[in-house]
Amino acid sequence: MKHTAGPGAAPAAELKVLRELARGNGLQLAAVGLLALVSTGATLALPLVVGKLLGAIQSGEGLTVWAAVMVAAGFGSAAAGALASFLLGRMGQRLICRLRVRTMRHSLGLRLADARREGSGNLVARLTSDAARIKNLIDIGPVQLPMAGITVLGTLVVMGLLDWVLLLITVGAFLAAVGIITLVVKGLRRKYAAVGEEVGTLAQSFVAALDSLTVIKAYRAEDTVSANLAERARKVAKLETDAARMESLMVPVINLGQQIALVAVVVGGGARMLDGHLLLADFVAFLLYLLQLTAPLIMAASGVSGIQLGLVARKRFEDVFALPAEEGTYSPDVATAAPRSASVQKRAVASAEVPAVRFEDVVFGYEAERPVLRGARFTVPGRGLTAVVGLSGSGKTTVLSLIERFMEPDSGRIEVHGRDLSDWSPADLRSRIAYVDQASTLLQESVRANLVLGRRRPADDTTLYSVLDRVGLAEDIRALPDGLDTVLDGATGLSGGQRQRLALARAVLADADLVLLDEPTSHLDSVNEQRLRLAVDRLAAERAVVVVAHRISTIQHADHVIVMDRGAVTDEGGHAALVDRCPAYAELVAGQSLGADFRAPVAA
Ligand SMILES: Nc1ncnc2c1ncn2[C@@H]1O[C@H](COP(=O)(O)OP(=O)(O)OP(=O)(O)O)[C@@H](O)[C@H]1O
Repeated sequence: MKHTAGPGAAPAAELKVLRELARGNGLQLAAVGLLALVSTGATLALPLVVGKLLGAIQSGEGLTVWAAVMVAAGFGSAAAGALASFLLGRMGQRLICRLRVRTMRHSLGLRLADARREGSGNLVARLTSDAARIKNLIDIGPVQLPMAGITVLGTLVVMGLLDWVLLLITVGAFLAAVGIITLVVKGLRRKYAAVGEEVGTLAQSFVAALDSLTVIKAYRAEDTVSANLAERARKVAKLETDAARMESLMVPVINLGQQIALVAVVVGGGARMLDGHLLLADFVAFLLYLLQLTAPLIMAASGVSGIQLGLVARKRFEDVFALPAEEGTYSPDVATAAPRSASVQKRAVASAEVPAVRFEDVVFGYEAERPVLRGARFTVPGRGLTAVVGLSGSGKTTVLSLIERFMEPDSGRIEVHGRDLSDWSPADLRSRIAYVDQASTLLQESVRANLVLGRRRPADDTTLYSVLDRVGLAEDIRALPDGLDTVLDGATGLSGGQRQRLALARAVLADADLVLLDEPTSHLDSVNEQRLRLAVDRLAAERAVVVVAHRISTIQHADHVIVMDRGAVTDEGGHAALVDRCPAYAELVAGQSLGADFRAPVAA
């Protein structure tokens, strides 16, 4: 597959629900099976006991024993069934919890392109509607359905023992019903698969709308967006209605089968009693069994359709698990995951002599046939500040993403610290890089958690505030209700400039060999910009810093400049030299300099 970082050690995609259920619960599952058997046996015995009771009444024998057996069978069946159902429900909840944890963990380890293609809402739907359907599978699959099957079979056997002719009449009457139900179940599977996909798409669209809520409100687009979402919801409803129409056939078809069987059995049974082939007590027992047959038949039919729903959900989980996780980002068990050695031990500092990054004729496109980088070639020195400049859409952010190995180039070669990119595992590579993305993304966690993200060694408050001070944010954070422990959620936010400074502070604290900054000063006033420039200078003195820059002040300040134009690198070198020899650069800089002397480098 294209644009991938090598496949990681993802566990098997296949989801064996029963095996998962039994994992660590073998004894409990056996107990559930036993209880269900007891419950089914007692249910099966009940009509026979009633028959015996009738016989005892007819012959004038004592009723006490059979009445006691009847009560014991009735209560025993109910109690055993309830206990089995509770134990199974508890195991099911534990399995769903494991499945949710695995899905979240696997989703976070996915390659960026796969995660985006799948969509956050669609992934979230796995934890909600799909998980509920798996629960269905657990409730029905291991016990309810087999027990319903055993009850039906057992009932038929006892009915056969009572009178095989009446049994043939009963089976004949039900055959047509079973045929219709088989067709319905097949159709339902297809409908449920379509419903699963559409619910995922609906969730995805809703999450995307909520992410864009500010813009939706600013442009008073609530109604338009709601109408689009409503359209999707109606599509889901239509598919669900189609499925419900098919499902609604099941119970009436079985009831009809039972009615036909009842009439046929009453007529046939009456004739056989007159012939002397059948006793009244056996006839009554047979009729009770016939009436009792409907419930397990309905349970089996609706169980099979519930299983179809669960199997569709299982396939949707398997589809996620089949997407390979990035190498080194996936530990199957969170609790036993070892810390990554690259992050824990102090590494050898990258050499100043070796280029931090080298691109050789790199070609890359997000989609086939639409290259975004067209043979990009440049070098980032091992130390100092390198600015990447170019018009909007020329591929600057894409270059940073390729260095981070979020995607793989289609052709060409990328080296980081002298090693081919494909020789780095994504986890090791990223432990050497600090990245501030264009949106200065922060997690909905505390300021502290945002600062120490990915850092394995602890950092005390003094260290954190000194880093915040370097980016001019210490006072702002002290002023927050809980200081470093203030959670940046919907209730407490930061301004655009504060977010940028916090994201930069995180990069400073990471103590990485290579720092990638995507327009870090776009939201800053001149005082904070100057402050940030000093912080970046301190970083660049000991490592390579690559900054995607639009501001002339940042560009003039850089030790090395890479000029990009429509996916290619036009030139690279020092600012002054480029102004003299690269017309595209001179034009770019002149356009931004607003009358300043753009030839002169800016003093620190
Ligand atoms: N996730 C994506 N999927 C498809 N195309 C993309 C994606 N991200 C960027 N592109 C395309 O790649 C090209 C380069 O985008 P990139 O973000 O690298 O440009 P840039 O130079 O950083 O632009 P800007 O200065 O506006 O941030 C653009 O034409 C853009 O449409």
